[in-house]
Amino acid sequence: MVSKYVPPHQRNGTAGSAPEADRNASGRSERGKGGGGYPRDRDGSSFEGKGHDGKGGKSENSERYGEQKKSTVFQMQGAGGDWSQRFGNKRRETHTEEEVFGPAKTRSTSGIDFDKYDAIPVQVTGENCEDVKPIVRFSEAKLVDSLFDNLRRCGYDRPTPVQKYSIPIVLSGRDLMACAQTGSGKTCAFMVPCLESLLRSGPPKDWNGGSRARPKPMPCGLCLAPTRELAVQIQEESKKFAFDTGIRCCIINGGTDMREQRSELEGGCDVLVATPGRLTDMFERQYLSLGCVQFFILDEADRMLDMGFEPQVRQIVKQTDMGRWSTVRLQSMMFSATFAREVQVMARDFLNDYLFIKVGRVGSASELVTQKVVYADDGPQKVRALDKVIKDHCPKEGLCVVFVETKRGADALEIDLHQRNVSVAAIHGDRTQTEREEALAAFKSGSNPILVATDVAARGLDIPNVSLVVNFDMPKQLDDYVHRIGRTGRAGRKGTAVAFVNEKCSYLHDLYDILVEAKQETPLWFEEMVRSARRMGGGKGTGRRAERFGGSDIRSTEEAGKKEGVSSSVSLTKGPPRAELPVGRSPDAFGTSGLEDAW
Ligand SMILES: Nc1ncnc2c1ncn2[C@@H]1O[C@H](COP(=O)(O)OP(=O)(O)OP(=O)(O)O)[C@@H](O)[C@H]1O
Repeated sequence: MVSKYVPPHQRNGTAGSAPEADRNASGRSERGKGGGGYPRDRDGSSFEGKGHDGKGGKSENSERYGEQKKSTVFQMQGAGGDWSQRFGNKRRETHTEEEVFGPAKTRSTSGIDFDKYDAIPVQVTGENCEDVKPIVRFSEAKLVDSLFDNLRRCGYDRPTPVQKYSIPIVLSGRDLMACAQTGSGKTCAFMVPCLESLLRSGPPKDWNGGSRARPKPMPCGLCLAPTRELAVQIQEESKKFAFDTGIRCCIINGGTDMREQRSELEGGCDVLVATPGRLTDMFERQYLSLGCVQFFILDEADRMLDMGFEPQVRQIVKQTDMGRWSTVRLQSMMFSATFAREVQVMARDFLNDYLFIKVGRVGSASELVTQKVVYADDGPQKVRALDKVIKDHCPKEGLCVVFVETKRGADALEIDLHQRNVSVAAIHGDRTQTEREEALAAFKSGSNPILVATDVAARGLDIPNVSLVVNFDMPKQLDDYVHRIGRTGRAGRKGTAVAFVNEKCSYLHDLYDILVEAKQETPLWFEEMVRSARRMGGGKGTGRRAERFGGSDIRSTEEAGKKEGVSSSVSLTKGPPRAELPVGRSPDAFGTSGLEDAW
């Protein structure tokens, strides 16, 4: 249903912040009530015993579950066979092709300039990286027919650069950290090889170890996403790739009824997409087991680790039964468009002997996005400026996302625009999940073509018709700027991003670098503002941009530093030359400690 505008003060505003909402929406009181679904007791106890101790180390479950069950489960894994035959009866696809993929005419790839994509430089680093043989066509990956057909149904004729590398890397069994520009097809890059491996190996046999009790949901693939909306999107994409394969993709995310999600899982869950809070919650209630997980994916991994989810991710990795019963090694993957150095350091705890791929200039903006800067003082005139920018840069059928810094700011701007008769919806962390979903639906359908959003919508959301992104308030960090503007110019399409800047922006110099790198025009007033910020000691290039963005595999840098056996690295495509130094810039701003290229 498309949302109807209701001013914030008339809303009941019951939702809390995201993690709170995650908990409240389902209510802990549900615990132990029974009411259908998987019986907690199979043999007098729950499937995993009395549950996970939450303290780290070996959990009580694993001790109790012990060798007896373990041996049964070990026999299950990788037994080959047909996923759709798992429960005796053939599991039929419950949705039609059109329901899953949308009308055929909307699936065309026209507009994607693959030749331009092919020129994007890619670098692979890590042990034996020279063994990586990228695919040029999907057919080279020898995907099972059903998966291959689904790519065709999606309208994917050729793999994007990140897909060319990640598909063979994951299929070869390696862990992976992948940095690729926004909108470059990372979802397919991690989900397709994961599904392919599962399809090749077949479902775990004898799912419930011969017991007559219904088994606890035990996904073989787990993907974590930082926001509920992104999780929904990943699950929707995954369902397309897994269409008619017998593999079932489910979602558990905050703000949604936990009972419904639980019964959904109990209908069979082979690949699970989850937000970290809801997953830990449901795991602690023993609604599912992660013991069979063979693939662990962190999408927008830097966001997840950087923005406070680290303890939850650690808990999921170290303190659950993840992968414990799998006969194959747990394979882990991390994907993002930006990877700060400190996040890479943290990430190493979750990866094993991983390959690192970077596509294009990591952490830089796609050249498909035309970036503009507009000078704007904070104050009422900013809304007038926004009005003008929308009129000038948003085509008739196009959609526009306006990013603001605070939830209150989002509410205020929504009211302001509404009073100017602009059809607008807003999305932020204090809105209920229903309101968030309605706002997105109204935006996607075009009935509210302007979406005012906080950073809750900055990452991962893939809405094809977004032709304009306005940074009404500049984000605090430059990587958020990159992700925000990546909501347009996706999958080869063009878009415009307008930034409202003034002297208060703390990274003017780095912003300037981004514009120059992406071959964008920089107005004279902006160059002067950058220079004067530099003179005043503010807004200057930190020289750490590459570090913040993880412009390179930190292992290579460390090894090079030690000057002993630098980890191997291959540049597989040649990149364009570096940007010229602009007049008035000191060389060190672009020096070795500054921007790093991806090649
Ligand atoms: N090989 C392909 N051919 C055509 N379209 C593709 C291909 N791969 C992905 N796409 C499309 O490109 C769009 C962007 O993909 P996706 O959302 O996975 O990008 P992303 O890299 O994860 O972006 P972000 O960094 O913003 O999360 C989607 O609409 C997807 O359907």
